[in-house]
Amino acid sequence: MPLAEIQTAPLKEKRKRPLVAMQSVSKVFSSGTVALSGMSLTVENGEFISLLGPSGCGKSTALRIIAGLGDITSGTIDWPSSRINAKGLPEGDIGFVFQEPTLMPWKSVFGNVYLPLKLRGVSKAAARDQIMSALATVGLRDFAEAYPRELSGGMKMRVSIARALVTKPKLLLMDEPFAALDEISRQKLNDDVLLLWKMTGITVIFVTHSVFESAYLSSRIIVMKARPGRVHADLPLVTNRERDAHYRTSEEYRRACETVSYSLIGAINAAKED
Ligand SMILES: Nc1ncnc2c1ncn2[C@@H]1O[C@H](COP(=O)(O)OP(=O)(O)OP(=O)(O)O)[C@@H](O)[C@H]1O
Repeated sequence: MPLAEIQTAPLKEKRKRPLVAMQSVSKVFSSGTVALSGMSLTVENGEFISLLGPSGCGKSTALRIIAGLGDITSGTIDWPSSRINAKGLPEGDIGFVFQEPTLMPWKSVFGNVYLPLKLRGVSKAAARDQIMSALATVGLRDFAEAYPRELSGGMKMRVSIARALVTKPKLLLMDEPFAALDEISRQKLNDDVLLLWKMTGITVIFVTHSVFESAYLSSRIIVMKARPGRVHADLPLVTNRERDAHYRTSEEYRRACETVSYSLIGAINAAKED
């Protein structure tokens, strides 16, 4: 059954103006590599979107472009529901979580999470409540004074997420954040990110290679095709069921994984035929 047929919640009714709209975006690197061509994607406020696709299809490039970390060669990116700052980005900030936690080893957890506020000139004293609140959101309130070397891989990634959240962004971009973690830590962090999404109403765009991860987390999955990168399929996945351990073993989840998996195979085959 297509994912569209198992939609149940009227999520779209809540949404008015999109958060971000990419129209026919292309990105050609100076090396000549065409990373994206004619990529269009509209993201509504409050969505949890996964970008899924084979290696090299332009997922990270698309994410970095949305974050304002790279120019586009052609096309447009608009933020219809936001005021735009001098950098052409929406006010209210964007949080970015990379595949590696990228923590400063010489700084405590508190010091690492403080960094984005420090860069904005906020004093440590004034930032304290915001930092502790971000740490509480990822379950690390009691580890503020610890150093990265004392933390597990999953905990380091939580610090990285807290650092991305400390400025209270309306958009959280995550680039394969859990790919390097063991399966148990990954599942736990999946649940934590889902809880965070529900609690805060933040919009999330999540890059992953994993069909299973995308089908578990997302309200919509964008399957991308390579050479050049663009949208191959747009799969809404809305369910009234709690995404939890029971969901992972449910028939609904199995069907979702199957549909996404077929779509991914289609994207890979389509790229071969181009
Ligand atoms: N800075 C760069 N300069 C030149 N080419 C680049 C650069 N960054 C990425 N590319 C190329 O652009 C294409 C898309 O890369 P990108 O990293 O966005 O893909 P991806 O889908 O995120 O891949 P992966 O899943 O392996 O991380 C690839 O061919 C890559 O080699």
